[in-house]
Amino acid sequence: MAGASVLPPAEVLLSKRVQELVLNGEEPPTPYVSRHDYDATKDDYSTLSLIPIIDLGILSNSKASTEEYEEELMKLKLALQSWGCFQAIGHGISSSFLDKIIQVAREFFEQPMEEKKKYAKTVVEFEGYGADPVPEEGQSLDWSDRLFLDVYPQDLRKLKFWPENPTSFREVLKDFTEKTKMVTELTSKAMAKSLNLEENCFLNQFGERSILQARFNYYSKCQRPDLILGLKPHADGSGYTVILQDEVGLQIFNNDKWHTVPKVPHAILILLGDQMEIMTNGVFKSPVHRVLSNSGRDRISIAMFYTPEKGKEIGPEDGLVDVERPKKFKKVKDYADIHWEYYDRGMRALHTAEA
Ligand SMILES: O=C(O)CCC(=O)C(=O)O
Ligand SMILES: [Fe+2]
Repeated sequence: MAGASVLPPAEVLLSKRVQELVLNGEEPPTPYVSRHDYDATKDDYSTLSLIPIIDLGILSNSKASTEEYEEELMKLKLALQSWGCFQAIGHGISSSFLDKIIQVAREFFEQPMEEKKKYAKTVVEFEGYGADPVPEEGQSLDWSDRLFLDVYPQDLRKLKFWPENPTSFREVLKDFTEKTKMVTELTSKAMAKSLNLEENCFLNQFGERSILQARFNYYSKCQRPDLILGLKPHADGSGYTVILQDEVGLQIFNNDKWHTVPKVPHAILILLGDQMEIMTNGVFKSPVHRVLSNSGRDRISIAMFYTPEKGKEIGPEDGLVDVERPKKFKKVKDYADIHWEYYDRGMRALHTAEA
Protein backbone atom coordinates (compact mmCIF):
# COMPACT_ATOMS: atom_id res chain seq x y z
CA MET A 1 0.00 0.00 0.00
CA ALA A 2 1.13 3.57 -0.47
CA GLY A 3 3.22 4.29 2.59
CA ALA A 4 2.76 8.07 2.73
CA SER A 5 2.82 9.37 6.28
CA VAL A 6 0.05 11.86 5.58
CA LEU A 7 -2.96 10.06 4.24
CA PRO A 8 -4.83 11.84 1.52
CA PRO A 9 -8.27 12.73 2.84
CA ALA A 10 -11.14 10.80 1.33
CA GLU A 11 -12.31 13.93 -0.50
CA VAL A 12 -9.06 14.03 -2.45
CA LEU A 13 -9.09 10.32 -3.20
CA LEU A 14 -12.72 10.37 -4.25
CA SER A 15 -12.13 13.19 -6.68
CA LYS A 16 -10.02 10.67 -8.59
CA ARG A 17 -11.56 7.56 -10.10
CA VAL A 18 -10.40 4.04 -9.25
CA GLN A 19 -10.06 3.46 -12.97
CA GLU A 20 -7.54 6.32 -13.07
CA LEU A 21 -5.47 4.79 -10.27
CA VAL A 22 -5.39 1.53 -12.20
CA LEU A 23 -4.50 3.16 -15.51
CA ASN A 24 -1.69 5.10 -13.80
CA GLY A 25 -0.43 1.88 -12.25
CA GLU A 26 -0.81 3.37 -8.76
CA GLU A 27 -0.97 1.14 -5.73
CA PRO A 28 -4.27 1.10 -3.87
CA PRO A 29 -4.10 3.85 -1.21
CA THR A 30 -4.65 2.72 2.38
CA PRO A 31 -8.23 4.05 2.78
CA TYR A 32 -9.32 1.39 0.32
CA VAL A 33 -8.18 -1.42 2.61
CA SER A 34 -11.30 -2.86 4.17
CA ARG A 35 -11.04 -6.60 4.08
CA HIS A 36 -9.93 -8.61 7.09
CA ASP A 37 -11.35 -12.08 6.42
CA TYR A 38 -9.17 -13.26 3.56
CA ASP A 39 -8.02 -16.85 3.91
CA ALA A 40 -5.30 -17.85 1.45
CA THR A 41 -6.10 -21.54 1.92
CA LYS A 42 -9.61 -21.08 0.53
CA ASP A 43 -10.92 -20.09 -2.84
CA ASP A 44 -13.06 -16.98 -2.39
CA TYR A 45 -15.49 -18.13 -5.01
CA SER A 46 -15.78 -21.72 -3.86
CA THR A 47 -19.01 -21.19 -1.95
CA LEU A 48 -21.09 -20.76 -5.08
CA SER A 49 -24.42 -20.50 -3.42
CA LEU A 50 -27.70 -22.27 -3.72
CA ILE A 51 -29.55 -19.00 -4.14
CA PRO A 52 -32.92 -20.13 -5.44
CA ILE A 53 -33.88 -19.64 -9.06
CA ILE A 54 -37.50 -18.60 -9.51
CA ASP A 55 -39.38 -18.63 -12.80
CA LEU A 56 -41.41 -15.41 -12.78
CA GLY A 57 -43.04 -16.59 -15.99
CA ILE A 58 -44.89 -19.24 -14.02
CA LEU A 59 -45.98 -16.63 -11.48
CA SER A 60 -47.06 -13.99 -13.98
CA ASN A 61 -50.52 -15.45 -14.34
CA SER A 62 -51.89 -14.78 -10.88
CA LYS A 63 -55.20 -16.48 -11.68
CA ALA A 64 -53.57 -19.79 -12.41
CA SER A 65 -53.68 -22.10 -9.46
CA THR A 66 -51.95 -25.05 -10.93
CA GLU A 67 -49.65 -27.24 -8.92
CA GLU A 68 -46.70 -25.72 -10.75
CA TYR A 69 -47.82 -22.21 -9.80
CA GLU A 70 -48.33 -23.06 -6.13
CA GLU A 71 -44.97 -24.78 -6.00
CA GLU A 72 -43.16 -21.79 -7.51
CA LEU A 73 -44.94 -19.44 -5.11
CA MET A 74 -43.80 -21.55 -2.16
CA LYS A 75 -40.23 -21.56 -3.51
CA LEU A 76 -40.37 -17.77 -3.75
CA LYS A 77 -41.53 -17.42 -0.16
CA LEU A 78 -38.86 -19.77 1.16
CA ALA A 79 -36.19 -17.95 -0.86
CA LEU A 80 -37.13 -14.57 0.60
CA GLN A 81 -37.41 -15.90 4.13
CA SER A 82 -34.07 -17.63 4.10
CA TRP A 83 -31.96 -15.64 1.62
CA GLY A 84 -33.77 -12.36 1.04
CA CYS A 85 -32.99 -12.74 -2.64
CA PHE A 86 -33.50 -14.94 -5.67
CA GLN A 87 -32.38 -15.23 -9.26
CA ALA A 88 -35.32 -14.50 -11.53
CA ILE A 89 -35.74 -16.21 -14.86
CA GLY A 90 -38.82 -15.94 -17.07
CA HIS A 91 -38.85 -12.22 -16.17
CA GLY A 92 -39.89 -11.10 -19.64
CA ILE A 93 -36.78 -9.09 -20.58
CA SER A 94 -35.10 -10.56 -23.64
CA SER A 95 -31.56 -11.91 -23.42
CA SER A 96 -30.49 -9.70 -26.30
CA PHE A 97 -31.70 -6.60 -24.48
CA LEU A 98 -29.86 -7.60 -21.29
CA ASP A 99 -26.68 -8.13 -23.31
CA LYS A 100 -27.22 -4.73 -24.89
CA ILE A 101 -27.51 -2.76 -21.65
CA ILE A 102 -24.43 -4.45 -20.18
CA GLN A 103 -22.57 -3.65 -23.40
CA VAL A 104 -23.68 -0.02 -23.35
CA ALA A 105 -22.57 0.28 -19.71
CA ARG A 106 -19.19 -1.24 -20.58
CA GLU A 107 -18.77 1.15 -23.51
CA PHE A 108 -19.50 4.07 -21.20
CA PHE A 109 -16.84 3.07 -18.67
CA GLU A 110 -14.28 2.22 -21.35
CA GLN A 111 -14.31 5.77 -22.70
CA PRO A 112 -11.53 8.24 -21.90
CA MET A 113 -11.79 9.90 -18.51
CA GLU A 114 -12.52 13.34 -19.95
CA GLU A 115 -15.66 12.03 -21.67
CA LYS A 116 -16.96 10.42 -18.47
CA LYS A 117 -16.12 13.47 -16.40
CA LYS A 118 -18.67 15.48 -18.37
CA TYR A 119 -21.17 13.72 -16.11
CA ALA A 120 -19.10 13.96 -12.94
CA LYS A 121 -20.74 14.52 -9.58
CA THR A 122 -19.10 16.34 -6.70
CA VAL A 123 -17.90 14.28 -3.74
CA VAL A 124 -21.01 15.16 -1.73
CA GLU A 125 -23.66 14.49 -4.38
CA PHE A 126 -25.38 11.24 -5.25
CA GLU A 127 -26.24 11.66 -8.86
CA GLY A 128 -23.74 11.47 -11.68
CA TYR A 129 -20.43 9.77 -12.40
CA GLY A 130 -18.01 9.17 -9.54
CA ALA A 131 -18.04 7.34 -6.22
CA ASP A 132 -20.42 7.25 -3.28
CA PRO A 133 -20.50 10.51 -1.32
CA VAL A 134 -17.61 10.89 1.12
CA PRO A 135 -18.20 8.63 4.12
CA GLU A 136 -17.39 9.52 7.70
CA GLU A 137 -13.76 9.60 8.68
CA GLY A 138 -12.31 6.16 9.22
CA GLN A 139 -14.71 4.40 6.83
CA SER A 140 -13.06 2.55 4.00
CA LEU A 141 -13.59 3.32 0.32
CA ASP A 142 -14.88 0.99 -2.40
CA TRP A 143 -12.81 -0.22 -5.33
CA SER A 144 -15.42 0.87 -7.85
CA ASP A 145 -16.63 3.67 -10.06
CA ARG A 146 -20.28 4.32 -10.65
CA LEU A 147 -22.82 6.27 -12.57
CA PHE A 148 -25.89 6.94 -10.47
CA LEU A 149 -29.09 8.24 -12.10
CA ASP A 150 -32.66 8.89 -11.04
CA VAL A 151 -34.70 7.22 -13.77
CA TYR A 152 -38.30 7.21 -12.52
CA PRO A 153 -40.64 9.11 -12.13
CA GLN A 154 -39.59 10.67 -15.39
CA ASP A 155 -39.86 14.28 -14.18
CA LEU A 156 -37.04 13.55 -11.70
CA ARG A 157 -34.55 12.74 -14.48
CA LYS A 158 -31.61 15.12 -14.66
CA LEU A 159 -30.49 14.65 -18.21
CA LYS A 160 -27.27 16.58 -17.67
CA PHE A 161 -26.01 13.43 -15.96
CA TRP A 162 -27.24 11.06 -18.71
CA PRO A 163 -24.38 10.12 -21.05
CA GLU A 164 -24.69 11.07 -24.69
CA ASN A 165 -22.01 8.54 -25.52
CA PRO A 166 -22.37 5.76 -26.38
CA THR A 167 -25.12 7.27 -28.49
CA SER A 168 -27.67 4.60 -27.60
CA PHE A 169 -27.15 5.02 -23.84
CA ARG A 170 -30.18 7.17 -23.09
CA GLU A 171 -32.61 5.18 -25.21
CA VAL A 172 -31.44 1.87 -23.79
CA LEU A 173 -31.74 3.15 -20.23
CA LYS A 174 -35.24 4.51 -20.86
CA ASP A 175 -36.23 1.11 -22.23
CA PHE A 176 -34.62 -0.70 -19.35
CA THR A 177 -36.50 1.50 -16.89
CA GLU A 178 -39.82 0.49 -18.48
CA LYS A 179 -38.87 -3.15 -18.46
CA THR A 180 -37.66 -3.01 -14.86
CA LYS A 181 -40.96 -1.42 -13.84
CA MET A 182 -42.76 -4.39 -15.33
CA VAL A 183 -40.53 -6.78 -13.43
CA THR A 184 -41.15 -4.93 -10.16
CA GLU A 185 -44.88 -5.07 -10.70
CA LEU A 186 -44.77 -8.78 -11.33
CA THR A 187 -42.44 -9.37 -8.40
CA SER A 188 -44.41 -7.23 -5.94
CA LYS A 189 -47.60 -9.11 -6.80
CA ALA A 190 -45.95 -12.52 -6.54
CA MET A 191 -44.42 -11.64 -3.17
CA ALA A 192 -47.83 -10.57 -1.86
CA LYS A 193 -49.50 -13.76 -3.12
CA SER A 194 -46.81 -15.91 -1.57
CA LEU A 195 -47.75 -14.42 1.82
CA ASN A 196 -51.49 -14.80 1.24
CA LEU A 197 -51.91 -11.05 1.01
CA GLU A 198 -53.95 -9.01 -1.45
CA GLU A 199 -51.81 -8.94 -4.59
CA ASN A 200 -51.56 -5.14 -4.85
CA CYS A 201 -50.68 -4.48 -1.22
CA PHE A 202 -46.96 -3.87 -1.77
CA LEU A 203 -47.55 -1.92 -4.97
CA ASN A 204 -49.90 0.32 -2.97
CA GLN A 205 -47.26 0.86 -0.31
CA PHE A 206 -44.67 1.78 -2.94
CA GLY A 207 -47.18 4.27 -4.35
CA GLU A 208 -47.91 5.72 -7.78
CA ARG A 209 -44.69 7.69 -7.82
CA SER A 210 -42.48 4.87 -6.61
CA ILE A 211 -38.85 5.58 -7.37
CA LEU A 212 -36.35 3.80 -9.59
CA GLN A 213 -32.68 4.73 -9.46
CA ALA A 214 -30.05 3.14 -11.67
CA ARG A 215 -26.54 2.53 -10.45
CA PHE A 216 -24.05 1.38 -13.06
CA ASN A 217 -21.10 -0.10 -11.21
CA TYR A 218 -17.66 -0.63 -12.72
CA TYR A 219 -15.25 -2.69 -10.63
CA SER A 220 -11.73 -2.30 -11.97
CA LYS A 221 -9.22 -5.12 -11.66
CA CYS A 222 -7.45 -4.91 -8.33
CA GLN A 223 -3.97 -6.12 -7.39
CA ARG A 224 -4.98 -6.82 -3.80
CA PRO A 225 -8.29 -8.70 -3.68
CA ASP A 226 -7.11 -10.06 -0.33
CA LEU A 227 -7.33 -6.58 1.22
CA ILE A 228 -9.72 -4.58 -0.89
CA LEU A 229 -13.43 -4.94 -1.59
CA GLY A 230 -15.33 -3.78 -4.65
CA LEU A 231 -18.15 -2.77 -2.35
CA LYS A 232 -18.20 -2.99 1.43
CA PRO A 233 -20.76 -5.11 3.30
CA HIS A 234 -24.16 -3.43 3.49
CA ALA A 235 -27.87 -4.00 3.19
CA ASP A 236 -29.85 -1.91 0.72
CA GLY A 237 -32.11 0.91 1.90
CA SER A 238 -34.46 0.35 -1.02
CA GLY A 239 -37.69 -1.56 -1.09
CA TYR A 240 -35.81 -4.00 -3.23
CA THR A 241 -33.09 -3.96 -5.85
CA VAL A 242 -32.95 -5.53 -9.31
CA ILE A 243 -29.37 -6.47 -10.24
CA LEU A 244 -27.66 -7.55 -13.45
CA GLN A 245 -24.07 -8.76 -13.37
CA ASP A 246 -21.66 -9.71 -16.13
CA GLU A 247 -19.27 -11.59 -13.82
CA VAL A 248 -19.35 -13.17 -10.40
CA GLY A 249 -18.27 -11.04 -7.44
CA LEU A 250 -21.42 -10.32 -5.47
CA GLN A 251 -21.70 -12.25 -2.20
CA ILE A 252 -24.61 -12.67 0.19
CA PHE A 253 -24.08 -13.21 3.90
CA ASN A 254 -26.21 -16.08 5.17
CA ASN A 255 -25.80 -18.63 7.97
CA ASP A 256 -22.53 -17.01 9.06
CA LYS A 257 -20.92 -17.39 5.65
CA TRP A 258 -20.40 -15.42 2.47
CA HIS A 259 -22.03 -17.05 -0.56
CA THR A 260 -21.12 -16.05 -4.10
CA VAL A 261 -24.04 -15.34 -6.40
CA PRO A 262 -23.42 -17.59 -9.39
CA LYS A 263 -23.62 -16.36 -12.94
CA VAL A 264 -26.90 -17.68 -14.34
CA PRO A 265 -27.03 -16.40 -17.91
CA HIS A 266 -29.69 -13.70 -18.34
CA ALA A 267 -31.14 -14.17 -14.89
CA ILE A 268 -31.83 -11.05 -12.84
CA LEU A 269 -31.07 -11.02 -9.14
CA ILE A 270 -33.88 -9.62 -7.00
CA LEU A 271 -32.48 -8.61 -3.63
CA LEU A 272 -34.66 -7.25 -0.86
CA GLY A 273 -33.82 -3.98 0.85
CA ASP A 274 -34.71 -2.93 4.39
CA GLN A 275 -38.07 -1.48 3.38
CA MET A 276 -39.40 -4.88 2.26
CA GLU A 277 -38.25 -6.34 5.56
CA ILE A 278 -40.30 -3.60 7.26
CA MET A 279 -43.38 -4.11 5.06
CA THR A 280 -43.32 -7.86 5.65
CA ASN A 281 -42.93 -7.36 9.42
CA GLY A 282 -39.61 -9.16 9.29
CA VAL A 283 -40.93 -12.28 7.53
CA PHE A 284 -38.70 -11.55 4.52
CA LYS A 285 -35.06 -10.62 5.03
CA SER A 286 -32.94 -7.77 3.71
CA PRO A 287 -29.60 -9.54 3.30
CA VAL A 288 -26.16 -8.11 3.95
CA HIS A 289 -24.09 -8.34 0.79
CA ARG A 290 -20.71 -7.20 -0.56
CA VAL A 291 -18.68 -7.32 -3.77
CA LEU A 292 -15.20 -8.86 -3.98
CA SER A 293 -12.49 -7.30 -6.08
CA ASN A 294 -10.65 -9.41 -8.59
CA SER A 295 -7.10 -9.30 -9.92
CA GLY A 296 -7.91 -11.14 -13.13
CA ARG A 297 -10.87 -9.30 -14.59
CA ASP A 298 -13.09 -6.28 -14.24
CA ARG A 299 -16.81 -6.47 -13.59
CA ILE A 300 -19.93 -4.52 -14.53
CA SER A 301 -23.18 -4.58 -12.63
CA ILE A 302 -26.34 -2.58 -12.96
CA ALA A 303 -28.45 -2.14 -9.84
CA MET A 304 -31.95 -0.66 -10.08
CA PHE A 305 -33.13 0.50 -6.66
CA TYR A 306 -36.89 0.35 -6.32
CA THR A 307 -38.08 2.52 -3.45
CA PRO A 308 -41.42 3.79 -2.14
CA GLU A 309 -42.52 7.23 -3.27
CA LYS A 310 -41.10 10.27 -1.45
CA GLY A 311 -42.93 11.23 1.71
CA LYS A 312 -45.05 8.07 1.72
CA GLU A 313 -45.50 6.23 4.97
CA ILE A 314 -44.86 2.49 4.82
CA GLY A 315 -45.17 -0.15 7.49
CA PRO A 316 -45.87 -3.80 8.23
CA GLU A 317 -48.83 -5.27 6.36
CA ASP A 318 -51.73 -5.90 8.77
CA GLY A 319 -52.05 -9.47 7.49
CA LEU A 320 -48.56 -10.21 8.81
CA VAL A 321 -49.18 -8.98 12.33
CA ASP A 322 -50.87 -11.15 14.96
CA VAL A 323 -50.40 -12.26 18.56
CA GLU A 324 -47.73 -14.71 17.63
CA ARG A 325 -45.96 -12.20 15.45
CA PRO A 326 -46.43 -8.77 17.00
CA LYS A 327 -45.59 -5.64 15.08
CA LYS A 328 -41.82 -5.60 14.75
CA PHE A 329 -41.53 -2.29 12.92
CA LYS A 330 -43.27 1.06 13.13
CA LYS A 331 -44.44 3.16 10.21
CA VAL A 332 -41.63 5.07 8.54
CA LYS A 333 -41.26 7.45 5.63
CA ASP A 334 -38.26 8.37 3.50
CA TYR A 335 -36.36 5.53 5.15
CA ALA A 336 -33.74 5.66 2.38
CA ASP A 337 -32.50 9.01 3.76
CA ILE A 338 -31.98 7.50 7.22
CA HIS A 339 -30.33 4.50 5.60
CA TRP A 340 -27.69 6.74 3.96
CA GLU A 341 -26.94 8.60 7.19
CA TYR A 342 -26.06 5.31 8.81
CA TYR A 343 -24.37 3.86 5.72
CA ASP A 344 -21.84 6.70 5.81
CA ARG A 345 -20.87 5.54 9.28
CA GLY A 346 -20.64 1.90 8.19
CA MET A 347 -23.84 0.98 10.04
CA ARG A 348 -27.29 -0.38 9.27
CA ALA A 349 -30.36 1.74 9.94
CA LEU A 350 -32.98 -0.98 10.30
CA HIS A 351 -33.06 -0.76 14.11
CA THR A 352 -34.32 2.83 13.84
CA ALA A 353 -37.55 1.42 12.38
CA GLU A 354 -38.13 -1.10 15.16
CA ALA A 355 -41.42 -0.79 17.03
O1 LIG B 1 -22.43 -4.98 -7.92
C1 LIG B 1 -23.29 -5.69 -7.44
O2 LIG B 1 -23.52 -6.83 -7.84
C2 LIG B 1 -24.13 -5.23 -6.28
C3 LIG B 1 -24.19 -3.76 -6.12
C4 LIG B 1 -24.86 -3.35 -4.84
O3 LIG B 1 -24.98 -4.09 -3.91
C5 LIG B 1 -25.36 -1.99 -4.72
O4 LIG B 1 -25.12 -1.18 -5.65
O5 LIG B 1 -26.00 -1.69 -3.67
FE1 LIG C 1 -26.39 -3.31 -2.43
